[in-house]
Amino acid sequence: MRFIKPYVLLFIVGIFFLLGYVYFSFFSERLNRRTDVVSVTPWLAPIVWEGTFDPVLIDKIYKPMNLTIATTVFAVGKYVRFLQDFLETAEKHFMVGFHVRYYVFTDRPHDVPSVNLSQGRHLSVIQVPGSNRWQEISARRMEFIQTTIERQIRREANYIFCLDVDSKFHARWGSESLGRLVAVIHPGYYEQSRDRFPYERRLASTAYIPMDEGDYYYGGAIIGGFVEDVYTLTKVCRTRFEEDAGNSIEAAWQEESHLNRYLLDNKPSKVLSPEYLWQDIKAKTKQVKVIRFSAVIKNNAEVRPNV
Ligand SMILES: CC(=O)N[C@H]1[C@@H](OP(=O)(O)OP(=O)(O)OC[C@H]2O[C@@H](n3ccc(=O)[nH]c3=O)[C@H](O)[C@@H]2O)O[C@H](CO)[C@H](O)[C@@H]1O
Ligand SMILES: [Mn+2]
Repeated sequence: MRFIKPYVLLFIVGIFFLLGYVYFSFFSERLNRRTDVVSVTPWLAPIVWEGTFDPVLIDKIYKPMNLTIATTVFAVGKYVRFLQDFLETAEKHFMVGFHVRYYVFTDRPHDVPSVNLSQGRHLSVIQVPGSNRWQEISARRMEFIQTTIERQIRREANYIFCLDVDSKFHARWGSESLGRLVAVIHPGYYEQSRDRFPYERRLASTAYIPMDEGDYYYGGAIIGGFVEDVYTLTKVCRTRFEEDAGNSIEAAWQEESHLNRYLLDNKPSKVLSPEYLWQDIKAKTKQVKVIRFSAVIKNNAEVRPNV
């Protein structure tokens, strides 16, 4: 028998390399590996980025559970103008295929737009007082969410998401975001070191965080999780906000500061990447492959009751 000619051998080896390459690139796609971002916290909670989960597989796990997701959104004063886009885009992208119950909190019930909701999705309007301070409107969300969970949400839903209204959905936000206690990394701080985080730094506030503590800077625009876990969170944050008010102190970023303090002591079981809370004003970065939910550009002086 003759030896194989070197060029034939080279050809065969080449073919093997090529097959190996195709095989690995296929499987790394299947495994949804991301090496450019950290996708787990130091306490082993997932950080949800595009490419770290299989949406079809996750839906197969959650859909048979017949879950209802409560979604609270506050539209007080001129912020009612954001409701239409918020709701219309939520119908396209938010928890599609799940039962969703929107709870719209407003002082202008007559200005709530009527938006066509898909089957299995409901909307109820809850009247709340207006205020001449946006800080109060934003912070009192904790109180109204707490009391509404007590009054009805705990009987009507399994999970809850509490969202800012001045925003739109742009891509899938689905069951991959479900967890016991869910928070989002604020898009302005995911690349910053913690000494830059705008936590409350005054000892006199119950939201105080020392310079050498803190995991992430979480955005106040999204709080999520099991209804009972979010209930405890809102109750604690509300109580501390009111305790501070009694001492004539308001945390740097109102309820967002209290949220950050709470989450330092009660670690979220799932963390959403800034894909879930972007800002239209910010250019997309390399790590953010999909923008799912983003704050619209608004003229604060025009929409808020005070500056
Ligand atoms: C992206 C993000 O993390 N945003 C947070 C940030 O500023 P933002 O600039 O996002 O605050 P904002 O003006 O959107 O107010 C927060 C929310 O309160 C409601 N609202 C506010 C004013 C008003 O007149 N009417 C009304 O309905 C509305 O649902 C709004 O989305 O800091 C706030 C606290 O200081 C909140 O923690 C926000 O969630
Ligand atoms: Mn906002």
